[in-house]
Amino acid sequence: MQVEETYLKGCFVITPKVFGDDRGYFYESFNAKKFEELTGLSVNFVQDNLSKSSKGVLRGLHFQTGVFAQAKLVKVVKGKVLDVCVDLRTESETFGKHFSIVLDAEKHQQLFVPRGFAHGFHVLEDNTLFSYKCDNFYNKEAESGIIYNDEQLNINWLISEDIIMSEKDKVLPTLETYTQLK
Ligand SMILES: Cc1cn([C@H]2C[C@H](O)[C@@H](COP(=O)(O)OP(=O)(O)O[C@H]3O[C@@H](C)C(=O)[C@@H](O)[C@H]3O)O2)c(=O)[nH]c1=O
Repeated sequence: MQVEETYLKGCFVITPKVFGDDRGYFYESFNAKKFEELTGLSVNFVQDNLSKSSKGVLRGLHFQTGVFAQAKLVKVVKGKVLDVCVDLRTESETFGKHFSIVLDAEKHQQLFVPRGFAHGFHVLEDNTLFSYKCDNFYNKEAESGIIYNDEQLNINWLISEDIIMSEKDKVLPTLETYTQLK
């Protein structure tokens, strides 16, 4: 398992060691001890989520507020996405900056998104299965988000055709509006 910190402090790309043989492959998709050793973080994951999406689906940018904030360890089990996280930690030097990475079921890479970030992904292949661990439970009242195409964030989502979004995600505020309303 290899862990690399991105330019956003506390946000890591994790590449597992994959053992291939004539049956297929095996890898540890999460190991608390190694995760702690390599990131220096002690995270208590309490909820696992799995979503299936068609090509062109865009989910995000989401986060939960206050004490309901969630760190997420995300990966693709089948298919491919462009995964994006945005630093919303007001005290951070990289506030408003984002990191993006293509995650797929071939390389098996994972992204650790710390608390205080917004997260989203654009699905690049049909029938993509996206799996993630969270260190805090889902709380409907604490759900919040930023609109994916906020000009200030300037994210290249690798969009080449029509995207499919939830009605909820289409009306999310910009970062500026969100910050003013807070
Ligand atoms: C996220 C979530 C949703 N739900 C329910 C609420 C709703 O009826 C249904 C679908 O929810 P959503 O439309 O919010 O699902 P989705 O748009 O996939 O939301 C997810 O997006 C990605 C980008 C994230 O980072 C996640 O944390 C989460 O916010 O599932 C739960 O029961 N538990 C959960 O943890």
